[in-house]
Amino acid sequence: MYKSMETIIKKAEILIEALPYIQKLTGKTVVIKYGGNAMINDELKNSVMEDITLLKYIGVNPVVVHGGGPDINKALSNFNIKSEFINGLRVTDSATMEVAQMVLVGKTNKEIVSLLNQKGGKAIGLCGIDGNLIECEQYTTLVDGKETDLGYVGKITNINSKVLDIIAKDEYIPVVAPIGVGKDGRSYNINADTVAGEIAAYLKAEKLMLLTDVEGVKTSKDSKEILSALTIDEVHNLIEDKIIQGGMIPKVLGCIDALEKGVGRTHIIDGRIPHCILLEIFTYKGIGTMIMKDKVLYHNNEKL
Ligand SMILES: Nc1ncnc2c1ncn2[C@@H]1O[C@H](COP(=O)(O)OP(=O)(O)O)[C@@H](O)[C@H]1O
Ligand SMILES: CC(=O)N[C@@H](CCC(=O)OP(=O)(O)O)C(=O)O
Repeated sequence: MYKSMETIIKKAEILIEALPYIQKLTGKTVVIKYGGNAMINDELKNSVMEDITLLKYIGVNPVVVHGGGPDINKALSNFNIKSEFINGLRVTDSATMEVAQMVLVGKTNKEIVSLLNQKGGKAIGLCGIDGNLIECEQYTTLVDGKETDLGYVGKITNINSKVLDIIAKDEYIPVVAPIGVGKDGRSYNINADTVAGEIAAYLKAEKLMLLTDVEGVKTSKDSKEILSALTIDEVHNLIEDKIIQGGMIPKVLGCIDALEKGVGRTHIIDGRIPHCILLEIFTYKGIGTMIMKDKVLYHNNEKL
């Protein structure tokens, strides 16, 4: 009897702590990027899908953007195609593009849609070609001081977000694969963090959450110390000092892009923690790294 009272009180405490956050997010859009490295096993995948479905039930509008890098690597190796990355972005020739689209749109997207539907959600899978959702041109970057393209890697020029907005505000959960479409109708491969940041910006989302396979941004790639709050300037310094590297670069840049275009809060969280989405949103301290425009609110313990 005493034990069950204790459990009830604990649950009530959790609910009371969560209430202001539930109120703040009702009717608002939250963009959740589910990274390939966080899709570790069925149990964790199920817990992510449960969190997303629960958000929908309580009146939040989740929009899911997924990755699938490890699945693409596996498929490429089956075709004897080597994977090569520059600054966290996959060098994408036409054969690689074909495999990436096949995996992201045909496999990963449909798996997530089906899992959400099993949890009671009504998910709709899309990629950037559908309704010209993600328009792009060829991406170029400086390599050894020379402007270089990475093949069919796209730079987003526009998001036709109307379709997402309509779906997300209705009873459905949009699930987006990170493939863009060029003016010539060709497909382009785009990093999923970048897509999530831009979609959050175009939808004027309240929150952007990037789920990955580390606890957050750390003081070095191999350290255990997480930086729980970072400003835009601090992130730029960490990139310059090579503390933020590889796959973490498009994540933090996606967050900065979203913040600069009006998204309220951005978070990089550990997708290996069961119910990481609910833990971040509905607890006072949250988890992972929050990137924000300035630190004032955080120091006032004002997570909202
Ligand atoms: N400062 C840093 N803090 C944490 N992780 C970092 C840092 N710098 C680089 N990384 C790397 O970034 C990786 C996350 O990016 P990535 O592998 O592309 O994940 P995802 O598949 O979830 O998009 C981490 O596993 C880690 O190896
Ligand atoms: C250009 C580029 O790098 N595209 C990524 C798209 C998938 C992705 O971003 O997946 P994760 O989030 O799991 O890393 C790729 O080909 O791997």
